[in-house]
Amino acid sequence: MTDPVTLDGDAHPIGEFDEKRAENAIRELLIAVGEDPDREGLLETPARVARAYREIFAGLWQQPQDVLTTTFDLGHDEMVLVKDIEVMSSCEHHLVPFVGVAHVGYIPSADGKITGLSKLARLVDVFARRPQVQERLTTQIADSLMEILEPRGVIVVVECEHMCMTMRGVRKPGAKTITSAVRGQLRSPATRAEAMSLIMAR
Ligand SMILES: Nc1nc2c(ncn2[C@@H]2O[C@H](COP(=O)(O)OP(=O)(O)OP(=O)(O)O)[C@@H](O)[C@H]2O)c(=O)[nH]1
Ligand SMILES: [Zn+2]
Repeated sequence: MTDPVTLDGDAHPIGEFDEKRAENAIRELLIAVGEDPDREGLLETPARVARAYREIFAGLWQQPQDVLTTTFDLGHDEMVLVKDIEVMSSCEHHLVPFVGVAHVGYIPSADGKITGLSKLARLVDVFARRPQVQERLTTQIADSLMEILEPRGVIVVVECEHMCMTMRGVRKPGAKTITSAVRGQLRSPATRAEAMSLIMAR
């Protein structure tokens, strides 16, 4: 199985998305929970859910370099930070959503290699649309930015609510998990503090 963290080629961890197989599995799941998959309201559900999973896990078929393409030289060598990027991901333990926001910042390379702002949000989606844990989502965003843009530093902060802690199990709605990954010059206390104050400012 290819580690989805690596940037060296194949992002497909197991194989192609198999819509028919997903459909059969959903039908089986409906039977397992005591439902009748042949009742009218559920007839189209397995196919619908399979299509939904194709979309929700589309990041498995994408590579970060597919979206972080536009690099241009603006001669800007100070921090660039995009805040409050919506995150919709799926907990790999329970396959239910975790949702919230990501804040992604970087200090461009000395030669001013930067990317379009929307590309940072696209990068978040590539990794969010996979079965995930929040820690890995955070480090994958940071490490792929470091590798592709070769910036002098990166900071990624992710704040999410996990439905596996809300709708089942411990049932603690409102609890937020905050993870961060800091690389390069953003590790220095002053720069990191500046980034964190921008992130925390509402
Ligand atoms: N570190 C981390 N843990 C997560 C994430 N998403 C879910 N979890 C946790 O994964 C753990 C799985 O624990 P298990 O004991 O194997 O499963 P469980 O019996 O369903 O656990 P409960 O949720 O406590 O009922 C739970 O504590 C979840 O809260 C994540 O993104 N990061
Ligand atoms: Zn979970």
